[in-house]
Amino acid sequence: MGGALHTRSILRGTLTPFLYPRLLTHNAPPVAFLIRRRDLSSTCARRNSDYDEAALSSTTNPDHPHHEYVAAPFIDVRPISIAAGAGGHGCISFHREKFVPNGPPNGGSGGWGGSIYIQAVYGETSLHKIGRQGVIKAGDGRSGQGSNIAGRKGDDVVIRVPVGTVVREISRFDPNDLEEGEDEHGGNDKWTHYPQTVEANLKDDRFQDAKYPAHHHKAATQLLKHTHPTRIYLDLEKPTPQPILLVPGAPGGLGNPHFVTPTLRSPKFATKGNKGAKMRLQLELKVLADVGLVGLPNAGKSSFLRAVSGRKARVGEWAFTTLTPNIGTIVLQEKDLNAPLPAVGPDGVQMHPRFTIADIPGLVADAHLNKGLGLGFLRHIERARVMAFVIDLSRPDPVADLEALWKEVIAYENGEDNLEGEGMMAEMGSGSAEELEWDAKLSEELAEERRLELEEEELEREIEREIAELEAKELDIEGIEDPGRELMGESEGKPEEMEEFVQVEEAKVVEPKVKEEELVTFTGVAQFNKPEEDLTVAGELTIKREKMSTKPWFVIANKADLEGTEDKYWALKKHLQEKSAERPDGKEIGLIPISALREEGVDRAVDWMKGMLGF
Ligand SMILES: Nc1nc2c(ncn2[C@@H]2O[C@H](COP(=O)(O)OP(=O)(O)OP(=O)(O)O)[C@@H](O)[C@H]2O)c(=O)[nH]1
Ligand SMILES: [Mg+2]
Repeated sequence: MGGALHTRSILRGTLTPFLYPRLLTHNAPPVAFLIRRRDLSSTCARRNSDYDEAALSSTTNPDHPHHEYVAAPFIDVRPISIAAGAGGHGCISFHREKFVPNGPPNGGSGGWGGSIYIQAVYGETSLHKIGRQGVIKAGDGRSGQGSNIAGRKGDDVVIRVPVGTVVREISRFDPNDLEEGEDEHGGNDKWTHYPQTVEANLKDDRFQDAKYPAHHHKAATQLLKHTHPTRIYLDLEKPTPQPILLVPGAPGGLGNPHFVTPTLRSPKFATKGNKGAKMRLQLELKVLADVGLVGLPNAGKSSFLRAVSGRKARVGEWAFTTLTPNIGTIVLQEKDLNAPLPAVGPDGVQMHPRFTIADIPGLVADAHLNKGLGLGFLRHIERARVMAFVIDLSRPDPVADLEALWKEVIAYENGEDNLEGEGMMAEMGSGSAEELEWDAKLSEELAEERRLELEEEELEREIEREIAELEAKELDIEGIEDPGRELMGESEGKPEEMEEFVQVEEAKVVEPKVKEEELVTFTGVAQFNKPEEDLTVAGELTIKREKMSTKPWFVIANKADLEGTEDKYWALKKHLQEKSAERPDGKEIGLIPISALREEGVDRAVDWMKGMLGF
């Protein structure tokens, strides 16, 4: 016989002070779970459990709070910046062979920059890995080469996030969407010239008449607008079989053969590759659970989850044992269901209906004033279909505890979850200290990246200058139609403008606490290296909010095994009956006494959940 079952049957023998017998007496007020007429010994989840007595005892030792479970840091809100790869430049080169002085142009086109995708997968459990990468940038395309060799495409990036992640776009900056006039010549900064020909080219009508291939260079911008015409809002509730495109890589420049005309057989110019679009996103991991456990620290939420699911949630005698949410899964068996099990799934596996329970860190009174761990974790309950309040009957006043918890839930619902009154935006990260710090880091990183780029460009230019000088000494460049040397990439020109991320400066909730949604407006500045070119950007963001106070809820009264808890149970019962009477439908609020420690009554709590979820 399995250890768990054995322990269980022994525990069943030692009845708790009031848990079973008194509930059946005549003068007791009607008790919620009796209405359900369940076989008290039925169990729907424990049989799957790989309950381990040794693990429990080792983790209840306060001297070793972190003995068994060293969890990965759980990060559930994460602002990130993503940047698509830049396109490589078109190459200016000419075919060269002995005795063929005027070879045709053969400069290859630059490769496309890499794109950034997102994919929700099972297996990932937190967003912390994404944060480690800081700014996520796809690879740049390589410049084209002579002999019509196209530049290599930049590497794509797929950001893998856990199922349950919500992706919100905060801002986007597409450098290729800001410019005008590119349908014509497009401005000289879009072109790259053969060494020492820039002056000649600028005077040459054939260069000035050359049409900038806007359809090609705008392709990524159009794709982005087509894919995400409005601000991205992805609710990745299910795994995504295919990665979803966030920003496409920028097009590469076209090589000089593209600009051959009847009057210009040897164009000494090509187009530059485009810069990649950038985007600022907010990733938020909402744990998807059907039932959320809400309780004060030490109420026994984790113990309950342990008792009903195989999940080895950490249990401790100290407050805030649970620092990150735990999710337990209850797999329902045929005998737990009124209906037969659904047919065998497409993969030939029998799908058992199941539901999940989220155990979150404890809430304390005034959590909305930043006490305890704050209210942030309630976002995991926000999506739960049912709220189960876990109340510790051994505390002096369980009724007051329940009311304190409700007060916090309402405070969260009203967006009062921080002292500064920043409400929702603080949660989104904008404007918070962490965000500002992050912004500073981002600017630093971008500046450093840019510095390295400039250094590299300067080096390239130096090499080109040296080569050109050498050539000029030997040959009269002016007179030679085909210098016969393959050069790639840009060779002339001033350092390019440095564009920076759009910084959100101000964001405020316009329609606070409206039923389902909140409208947030924001303004920010897209900074360039010339302050006069800074752009002010503004936009709107709709945030969906679910009302928590309208969710179905019930109460689990824990630690009923302890002496002196019975009176408090009845006081709670009475309180809930009064509350039920105030309801429009008068429906009774469930109250289930349990002992999570002894695993008594826990199956009825699960049964109650099942009923509320409609199984
Ligand atoms: N006597 C008794 N003790 C219990 C019972 N359930 C839990 N405990 C004890 O209460 C303490 C807290 O239990 P946890 O399950 O860690 O409580 P929690 O609500 O998850 O606490 P936080 O994670 O800190 O919010 C532990 O020492 C448990 O052994 C119970 O039914 N009876
Ligand atoms: Mg806990």
